[in-house]
Amino acid sequence: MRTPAPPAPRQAPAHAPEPDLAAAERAVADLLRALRLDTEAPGLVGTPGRVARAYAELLTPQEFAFTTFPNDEGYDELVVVSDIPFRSLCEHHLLPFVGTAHVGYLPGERVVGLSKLARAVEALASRPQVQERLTCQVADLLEEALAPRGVGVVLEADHSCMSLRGARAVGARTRTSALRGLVRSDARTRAEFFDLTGRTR
Ligand SMILES: Nc1nc2c(ncn2[C@@H]2O[C@H](COP(=O)(O)OP(=O)(O)OP(=O)(O)O)[C@@H](O)[C@H]2O)c(=O)[nH]1
Ligand SMILES: [Zn+2]
Repeated sequence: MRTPAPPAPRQAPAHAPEPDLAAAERAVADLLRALRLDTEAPGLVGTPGRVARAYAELLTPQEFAFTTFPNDEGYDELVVVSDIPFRSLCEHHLLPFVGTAHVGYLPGERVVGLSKLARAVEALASRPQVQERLTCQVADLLEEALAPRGVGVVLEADHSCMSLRGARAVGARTRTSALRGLVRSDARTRAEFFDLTGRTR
């Protein structure tokens, strides 16, 4: 059964307020001093400003239109974009986790511009995250904006908070998935999704 078409196009995700770079720079300088680093040393003079701008860039999602089109061809097989590179910051340590996303859906009344799947991952990754939530949020966005018959999202990432410090589990890879609709409930569609992502599950 076909689901009703949602309004389109749609802005995603919600716009965040501008970062206060001057305040962030002062705070980074305080942090460096608290860690007993010499903020007057020649190499560190510009560092608080750079760190502030770098975190602002990593934590500011780019707005975009999640442009959808009527599925005039009645295309009813999976659409999968795999190996979308992404970077995010783990909300516990604000250290990067970096990996690839595989995003697919089974169209209903509408299809989406392919680049929007990559933009959705990028935008939702540009906030403090845990991998599980990021995976679910990408699936939620597709469900909400497209009303598809199924959605599949797989993320694979290396968490630097686990590899560069702490457990120092270098090379450990975390895989998460969010499956919805027929991609979850229909064995053939589910197997085909994992086949198209190059993963077995
Ligand atoms: N589930 C989940 N955990 C994450 C993610 N990113 C980081 N973490 C974990 O968050 C946890 C925070 O644990 P805490 O014990 O509060 O922090 P910690 O003392 O720095 O822990 P260690 O990393 O074990 O040294 C760690 O186990 C991290 O590996 C994520 O995306 N998902
Ligand atoms: Zn972490």
